[in-house]
Amino acid sequence: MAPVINTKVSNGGKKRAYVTFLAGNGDYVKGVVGLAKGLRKAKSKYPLVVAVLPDVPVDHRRQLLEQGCLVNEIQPVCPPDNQTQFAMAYYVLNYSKLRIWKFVEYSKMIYLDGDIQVFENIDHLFDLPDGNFYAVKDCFCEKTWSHTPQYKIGYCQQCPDKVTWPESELGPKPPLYFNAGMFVYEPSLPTYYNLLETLKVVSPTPFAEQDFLNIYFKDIYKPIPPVYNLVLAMLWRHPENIELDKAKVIHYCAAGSKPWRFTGQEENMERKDIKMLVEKWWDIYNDESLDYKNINVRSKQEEEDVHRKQQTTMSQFFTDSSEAGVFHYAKAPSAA
Ligand SMILES: O=c1ccn([C@@H]2O[C@H](COP(=O)(O)OP(=O)(O)O)[C@@H](O)[C@H]2O)c(=O)[nH]1
Ligand SMILES: OC[C@H]1O[C@H](O[C@@H]2[C@@H](O)[C@H](O)[C@@H](O)[C@H](O)[C@@H]2O)[C@H](O)[C@@H](O)[C@H]1O
Ligand SMILES: [Mn+2]
Repeated sequence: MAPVINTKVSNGGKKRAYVTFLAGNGDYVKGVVGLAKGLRKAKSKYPLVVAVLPDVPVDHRRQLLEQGCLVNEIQPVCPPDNQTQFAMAYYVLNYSKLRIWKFVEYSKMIYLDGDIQVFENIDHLFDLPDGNFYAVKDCFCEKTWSHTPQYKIGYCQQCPDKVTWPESELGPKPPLYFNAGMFVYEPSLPTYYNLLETLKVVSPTPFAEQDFLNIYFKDIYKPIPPVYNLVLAMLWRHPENIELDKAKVIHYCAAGSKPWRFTGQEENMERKDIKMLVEKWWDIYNDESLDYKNINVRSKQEEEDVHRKQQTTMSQFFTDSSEAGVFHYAKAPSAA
């Protein structure tokens, strides 16, 4: 039986919120505005906090405030000096994501990259049992992974039986690895300070903070179904693992797939499903009825309908996940 759902917006006085990260004066602000509007369309009952680096211009911060976001300025986090070739040069920026562990006015947060869109309500994830780090498994098949032994032998955790991991040559199979574009976590000052201390002694690697977070949280990482973070490459790398019409969260992380920069020229960007997903993103971004200033107070009945649906979804989530062996959770002790 799934744990009792806590539908209060706060959890014993502490609050819950979505959080994203914005750096620079470029076009990622469009991604964050789109995310804010998507969460509103999905009738999420929690706010979106945006952790902004100091280089985010006032005009971009104004846009975010006008969309009802809570803007928190953070300082950059720099990894130790290194000669690492990051998979993308700008990934060095992403270490600053670690500052979100300092947002301890919140008991639980769901981190979402700015290139993510939420098409269906996922508020029920806030009720996942505390003490774990929840995220979706990544895929090792894109060229961005060509530096790794997995890629070289064609091994991917999405299809672990396709190529057997050669333990005798390469040692133990790599632990489950998550995509750090979306995760459910609990802000904590001790964890925050320990993350920063640990970062000083861990050599940077090509996927920057994503690699680091996978090392740091490997003992409490619990995989959740791909519907909560559909990494686009899965569509052509592991279509057998995907039911696109069931995806609640789409992560526009494949090369050339950022909707606000979409040209359709890059590899796989000519696909019909990609063009449909980019169009779906623009439909929300351009929908003025979703602008914060145009939102009427939602009817009480509508609010209750959304919460009731979350209860069912959460029960179904635990049923699906335990059936799929995705993770086992300690059942809440019975009151009797
Ligand atoms: O110039 C940038 C690059 C990245 N980001 C933020 O960092 C996240 C991670 O980068 P990205 O999503 O591009 O990485 P990917 O998931 O595509 O590998 C983005 O979603 C944004 O939230 C940003 O704000 N400005
Ligand atoms: O800084 C490292 C980034 O690494 C991740 O992106 C990658 C990863 O998903 C690869 O597996 C894909 O092949 C690649 O396309 C994609 O960009 C996160 O999405 C992002 O938030 C951030 O942590
Ligand atoms: Mn991303």
